[in-house]
Amino acid sequence: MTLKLQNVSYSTRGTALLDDVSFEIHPGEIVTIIGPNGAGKSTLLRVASGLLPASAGAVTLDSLPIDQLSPERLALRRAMLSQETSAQVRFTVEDIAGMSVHHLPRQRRLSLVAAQLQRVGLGAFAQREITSLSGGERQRAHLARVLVQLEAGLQHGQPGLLLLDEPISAQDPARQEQILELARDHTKRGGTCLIVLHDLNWAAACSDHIIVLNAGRIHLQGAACHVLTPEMLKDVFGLKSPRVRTHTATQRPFIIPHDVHFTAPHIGEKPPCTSQ
Ligand SMILES: Nc1ncnc2c1ncn2[C@@H]1O[C@H](COP(=O)(O)OP(=O)(O)OP(=O)(O)O)[C@@H](O)[C@H]1O
Repeated sequence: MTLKLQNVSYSTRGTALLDDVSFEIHPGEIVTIIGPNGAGKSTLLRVASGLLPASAGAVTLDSLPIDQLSPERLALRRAMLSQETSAQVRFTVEDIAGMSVHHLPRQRRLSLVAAQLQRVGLGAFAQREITSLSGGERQRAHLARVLVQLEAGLQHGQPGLLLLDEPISAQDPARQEQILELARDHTKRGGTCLIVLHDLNWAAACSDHIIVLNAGRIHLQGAACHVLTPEMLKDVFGLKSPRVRTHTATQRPFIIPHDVHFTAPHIGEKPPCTSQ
C-alpha cells in the first residue's frame, strides 16, 4: 500500500495546523514523524488515515483518493493506533481487540484476536476488564485491536497501512523493542508503516525515512543520518547542547540529548558513578 500526501494542509477554526505537507511511503518502509509537542504530528496521522479531511492538497492510498473510499473499504486498507487509549467502559481485553472485526464469524474473530493478543504479550489477559489494566497493558490491548484489523484486511488483498501514534510511550524498554519489531514484521510482509515517535534514538534505529515536523510544516526529511543533526536538534527541539554519535555496528546515529548544562549543577557533592 503506497501512501502519498501532496501539498496537504489542514486548518480548523481559522488556525493552520498543517501547511503544505508532502511525502510518500511505499510497501516495506517504516517512516517516522518526529517533532516537538504541538508540531502537528497527531493531526498529520489523522489526515493521513482519512479520519480528518485535508483542507487542501491530496491524500491517496495506492493512487486512490482517501476521501473517496467508504469507511468499510478504508478499514480493510489501514488501521491506526491513537495516542489516547484510556478506557472508561467495562469491555474485556478480548472485546477491545476484536472491536474492528465484530462482523466476522465468532470462531474466526476469536482466533484472530487470540493470535494478536499473544503477539503483544497479552495472551493471558483476554477476559480481563480493560479498566483493570496498567497504562502499558492497555496501550498494547489497543495495539492488538489495530493488528487484528490489519490481519482481517489481509484476507482481502495486500498488507495495509499501519499508523501508530506514539505506540511506545507507555512501554518499558523491552516492550518498546517488541512493538517496533512488530512494526518491522509488518513491513517485511509488504506492509507500510507510519509512526509518530518522541524517542529520537528509537526513530534513528527503526526508520527508513524520518520526517521532522515543526509548527505544521516539514522542516526536513530523509535518512536518519541526514536528519538527526545537532543543528536540527537545536533549531527544532531547542536542545541546548545535543551530541550525535554514530553506532559502530549499524552506522545509524544516536543522540545524547544533553551535555554538561544538565548535569553540571548536580556535580560536586558526589560523583555519579564511582566504584564502592
Ligand atoms: N481542534 C483544534 N482546534 C484548535 N487547535 C487544535 C485542535 N486540535 C489540535 N490543535 C492544536 O494543533 C496543534 C497540533 O496538535 P497535535 O496533537 O497534532 O500535535 P502533536 O505534534 O501530536 O503534539 P504532541 O507531541 O504534544 O502529541 C497543537 O498546538 C494543538 O493544540
